[in-house]
Amino acid sequence: MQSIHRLDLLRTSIEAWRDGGETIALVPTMGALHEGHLTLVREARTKADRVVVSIFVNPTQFGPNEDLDAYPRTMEADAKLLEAEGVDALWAPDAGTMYPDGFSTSIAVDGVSADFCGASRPGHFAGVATVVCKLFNQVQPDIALFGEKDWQQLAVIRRMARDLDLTLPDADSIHGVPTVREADGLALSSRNRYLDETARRQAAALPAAMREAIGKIEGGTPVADALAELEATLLEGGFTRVDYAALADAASLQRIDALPDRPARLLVAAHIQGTRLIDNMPVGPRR
Ligand SMILES: Nc1ncnc2c1ncn2[C@@H]1O[C@H](COP(=O)(O)OP(=O)(O)OP(=O)(O)O)[C@@H](O)[C@H]1O
Ligand SMILES: CC(C)(CO)[C@@H](O)C(=O)[O-]
Ligand code: BAL
Repeated sequence: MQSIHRLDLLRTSIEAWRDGGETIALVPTMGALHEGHLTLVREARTKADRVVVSIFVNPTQFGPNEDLDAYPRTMEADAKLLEAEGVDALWAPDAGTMYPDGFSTSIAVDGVSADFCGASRPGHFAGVATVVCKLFNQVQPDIALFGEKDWQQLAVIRRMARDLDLTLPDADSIHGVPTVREADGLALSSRNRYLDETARRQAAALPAAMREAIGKIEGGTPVADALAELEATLLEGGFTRVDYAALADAASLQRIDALPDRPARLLVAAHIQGTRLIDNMPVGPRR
């Protein structure tokens, strides 16, 4: 595996692969890799000849009081994991490469960005869209893979790619991978490592309460009641704040208060022991 830190060297590798007629998959990450990331990598290997994984802790997607400084940085261990997975290139640019002096551009994706994490983390999705657009331009992949754990992020990136002609409109080139979970149901996340043993055990209440709420909604309980019970369960179970717990149209991310015929999603962000966890699950049609 090549570890690449300079854009000109990345371009040289990309051009050589292209000249050889090979296809390229990109897996963007912020490092601190776990089985969720490695699942994306394994799927990427089945979809393209070459796999590039980027690791960049992107400052512009963190708010002023968020965990940019504390975010785990484990580059050496990450590189070993990626090497073992047969990744072709680790693209690890520094902040100066991504944001050269005078950097003045930002991509705002309206609509899908507005609610949920967009509301509780102002500026977050502009930071994500801008850095992902740059990564796409740098790597020029045939396919890019993202986790469904960050459901709204996936919707924002799909919208941006379609709006800015970054991919062909009908191709599955922004590929979503189902959330990988621990045995107790908690979605794998780099931020889980902030939790002590007690908070980690309590955190499993999040997916459990979500499954319970989905059962109620699918069984006919009014959505508002099921969501209020979900929030109360979390606050009784060790969570200190719920940023949102909502039912939304799975594609447009518009809030809905009753089950539609189209696919819907239950989305939650909640804080435990100072750590903000997010999760989402599909909600089926009313029984
Ligand atoms: N449990 C998971 N299952 C599937 N994909 C995941 C999972 N966790 C992260 N990913 C995906 O990996 C990619 C990189 O995510 P990132 O590096 O931010 O890791 P993370 O674990 O989501 O970290 P964070 O704690 O910042 O949420 C994203 O596309 C993300 O959706
Ligand atoms: C897509 C991403 C790598 C952009 O920094 C990040 O938001 C993430 O890891 O999900
Ligand atoms: N996986 C999403 C990155 C973030 O929370 O900033």
